[in-house]
Amino acid sequence: MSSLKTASIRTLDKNGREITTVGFERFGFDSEVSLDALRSLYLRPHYVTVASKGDGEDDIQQLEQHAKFTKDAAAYQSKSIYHSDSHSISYTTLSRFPPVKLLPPSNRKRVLVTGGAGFVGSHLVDRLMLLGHEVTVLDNFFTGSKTTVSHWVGHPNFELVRHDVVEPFMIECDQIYHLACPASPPHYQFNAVKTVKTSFMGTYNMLGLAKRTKARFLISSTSEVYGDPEVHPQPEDYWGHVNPIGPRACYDEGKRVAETLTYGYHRQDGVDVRVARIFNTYGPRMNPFDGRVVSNFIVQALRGEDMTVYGDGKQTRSFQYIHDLVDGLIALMNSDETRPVNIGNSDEFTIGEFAELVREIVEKVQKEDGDLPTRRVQIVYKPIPTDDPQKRRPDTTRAKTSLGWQPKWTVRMGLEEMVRYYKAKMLEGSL
Ligand SMILES: O=c1ccn([C@@H]2O[C@H](COP(=O)(O)OP(=O)(O)O[C@H]3OC[C@@H](O)[C@H](O)[C@H]3O)[C@@H](O)[C@H]2O)c(=O)[nH]1
Repeated sequence: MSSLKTASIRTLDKNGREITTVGFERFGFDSEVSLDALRSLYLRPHYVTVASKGDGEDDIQQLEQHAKFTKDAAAYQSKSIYHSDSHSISYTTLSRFPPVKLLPPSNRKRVLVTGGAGFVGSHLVDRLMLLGHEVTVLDNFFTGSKTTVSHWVGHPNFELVRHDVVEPFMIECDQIYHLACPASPPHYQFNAVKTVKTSFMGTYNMLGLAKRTKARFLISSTSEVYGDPEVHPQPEDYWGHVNPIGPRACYDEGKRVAETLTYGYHRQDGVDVRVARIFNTYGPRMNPFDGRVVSNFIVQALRGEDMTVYGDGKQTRSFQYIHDLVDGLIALMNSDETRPVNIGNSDEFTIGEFAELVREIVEKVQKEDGDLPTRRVQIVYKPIPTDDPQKRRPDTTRAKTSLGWQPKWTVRMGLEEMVRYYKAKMLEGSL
C-alpha cells in the first residue's frame, strides 16, 4: 500500500488561499483538524472489488482509487471486499481508528449528538471525535444511516444508540447538539404529524435532559422559520412569513415552536441555550435520494439524466458547505451568544443559474477523470412545489460579530468535492 500514489486535491478558499485545515481555536475551544483527516472518512469508496482471477492489475487500480483522496490515511481505512463472482460482500473491521487528540480530562467534553447519524450530525461527530471528545450519537435511522458513523463504532470515545427522541432519554453529558429531525422537504412532508411531534417532543425531551444535567443545549433551527420572506436578506430579528397550514408548516412551525420551547426553558429554568438557524447546506453524505436540490442536480448530471428545475428557476437560495456549518455550530456552542444566530453562506444563486453551475462542475470533474460523456445533460422545468420560498439569503452580521465566524468555502470548491464523493459512491456501486 505504501507505494501507491495519492493524489491530493488543492482546495482554495474565498481569498484564494489553500484550505488544509477546518475549524479554529475560539472561546477556549479548539476545533481545528486537518482536512485530509476528515476526507479520509468520507471521500472514498467504502469497499473495493478484488478481481478473483488475473494478474492483479485490477486490484492495484482499485486500491489506488480507494486511496486517492486519503493521503497518508490508508492505514485507517476499512476495505470491505466485494466478490463479484458470488455477488457477496465481506465486511472488514478497521485495523486502527484514525488518531484522535489526547485531551486532558478537564478539556474533554461528554457530547450528545441527536441525529448524529444524519448528514450534518455525522460531520459534527467526525470533528468532535478527531478533537478527542466523548461522543454519544442518538438516531432512529429514519433519514440517518449507520454507515455515516460506522467508522467510529468500537472506539472507546464513541457510543451509538438507536433511539427516537420523541421518547425520553437519560445520560450524563456536558453539551447537547440537538439535530434530530428530517430536513429535506420530501422527507419532512412524508409524515407531517411525526415531523411536528419530533420537533416538539424531541426538543422537549432534550431540554428536560439539559435542565437535569445542566448541559449546554444547542438546537439546529432553520432558515425555514422565515418562511417565504418579505425581508431580504434575512436578519435574526425578522419574525418571518410562514403559512401555518401549508405542506411545509410541519417543519417551519415545528422549528418555530422548538425555538419557543428552548427560550421558555432558558427564561424559566435557566437552561443554557444556543439556537442555530441553518441555511441551505450541502456536502458529502447528503442522502443522494433525499430530493433536495444539490443532491438531485449532481446525481442527475452524473447519471446523464435531465436536471429538474422547479418553477421558472428564478427563486433563489444561498448554499453553504458542510465544514463551514460545523465550524459555525461549534463556535456557537462554545460562545456566550444565547440569541438565535444565522449560519449560512451569502453567495446567492437563482436555481436556474445553480443548475448550470452544477452541470459545469460535474463536466469539469468528468473531464479531469477522462470520462466526459458525449451528450450534454439537459435542464428541464417541472412544477414548483406549494409555498416554495421565492428568495433566501442569510444576513450573517451576528455570526460575524458575535462568533467571529464567516464561511470560507466557495460554492465551486464545495460542489467539486461533493461531485467526487458521489463519484466514489458510484464506483462502489452504491449509487
Ligand atoms: O430537483 C430539484 C429540487 C429542488 N428544486 C428547488 O430548489 C430550491 C431548493 O430546494 P431544497 O429542497 O434543496 O431546499 P429548500 O430551500 O426548499 O428547503 C431547505 O431549506 C433549509 C433547510 O432547513 C432544509 O434542509 C430544507 O427544508 C427550491 O426552490 C426547490 O423548488 C429544484 O428546482 N429541483
